[in-house]
Amino acid sequence: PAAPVSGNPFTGYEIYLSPYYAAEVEDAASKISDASLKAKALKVKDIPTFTWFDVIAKTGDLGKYLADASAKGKASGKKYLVQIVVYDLPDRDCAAYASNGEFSIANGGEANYKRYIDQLVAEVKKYPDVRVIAVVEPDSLANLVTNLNVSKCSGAQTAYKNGVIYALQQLSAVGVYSYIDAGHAGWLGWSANLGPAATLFADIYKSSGSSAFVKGLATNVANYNALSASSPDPITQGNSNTDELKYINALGPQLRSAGFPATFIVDQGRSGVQNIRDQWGDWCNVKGAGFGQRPTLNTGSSLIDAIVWVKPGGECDGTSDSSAVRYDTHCGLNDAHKPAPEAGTWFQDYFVNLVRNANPAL
Ligand SMILES: O=[N+]([O-])c1ccc(O[C@@H]2O[C@H](CO)[C@@H](O[C@@H]3O[C@H](CO)[C@@H](O[C@@H]4O[C@H](CO)[C@@H](O)[C@H](O)[C@H]4O)[C@H](O)[C@H]3O)[C@H](O)[C@H]2O)cc1
Ligand SMILES: [Mg+2]
Repeated sequence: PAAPVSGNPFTGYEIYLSPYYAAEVEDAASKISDASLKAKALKVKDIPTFTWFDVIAKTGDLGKYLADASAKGKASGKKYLVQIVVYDLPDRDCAAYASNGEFSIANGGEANYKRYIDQLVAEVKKYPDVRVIAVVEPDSLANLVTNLNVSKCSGAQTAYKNGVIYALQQLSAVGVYSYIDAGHAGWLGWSANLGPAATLFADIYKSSGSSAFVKGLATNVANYNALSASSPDPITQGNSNTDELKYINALGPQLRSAGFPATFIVDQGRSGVQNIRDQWGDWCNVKGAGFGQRPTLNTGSSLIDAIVWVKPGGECDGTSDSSAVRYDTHCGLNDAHKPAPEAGTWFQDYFVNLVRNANPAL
């Protein structure tokens, strides 16, 4: 593939709109009777989000999106990029229950994961004219920083590290630009966690070959933090990194001095409203959230390549049905919107509220 760009991989590219999410939004809007709310909802169709490849069965869809983006590029003379989330590690979401995945380490999960990566890579190879940007394995390495006391996480440590390294190597070999997931300010931003996080991310970067296609880290994926808060949310008490910009400004230099010249992308898809959580560890379907800052390259920071929407607003974080196999108590908390369907499935009432509470307004 072409040599990696040294600068911002988003520059000069049109971001492909996921037909999967557009269809979800179209269907959601059709169920909204209030005319002005419906009109606002339909605007979300035109906002680029990341497409989550959360099961191996979806890897074929990547080829469809790339073919479509390639055709649009040829027809328009524009260069297109497709935004994906790689999200299928064995024993996935090891410290929680809501997003447990299809592969288990005990049942050949590490080999299955390699097959999953190989299938994504095979699709990318077919369309060298389309740029691909990947967020790699939300929550995985962050769990290795703070949750090795959870037996499922300590048991998954080797599989997570080897899996992420394999993913980075294979994706870089076909020219995919990767941003490794780095949790958020309320997870790894605490002073006790920051150093160990920087060490782990730098180690993984170097172990995977320090490819220039591995651009850096993605923060606040599927979370609600402000990029830059006008005043600290009370839940941040005790953590000087009260927003994502502070977290990034603290983490970036530590990574650079550890040999990882990382830049960042920041999820703002559900960050429009602050002061909505009882505590910072509350992550599931938080009530009162709104669509946040629109995706842009005008980030205000030389460390931040792009503000992005990674978690597609409206797709659920986890079921509130306490009898469900994947029920996580965080989805039953006072600040969690209930009743909620299974993780990844459409949560209509939540989507309508994201539209209502959008800041900036839709
Ligand atoms: O006062 N002090 O000095 C002090 C010092 C340290 C303290 O400890 C810190 O407390 C933090 C919470 O405040 C913890 O952060 C939470 O960790 C959870 C995982 O364990 C994350 O959950 C994930 O969230 C993802 C979406 O983001 C979901 O996709 C995923 O399914 C889900 O599992 C929460 O976001 C994240 O906010 C830290 O671990 C913990 O170390 C606390 C106080
Ligand atoms: Mg999740």
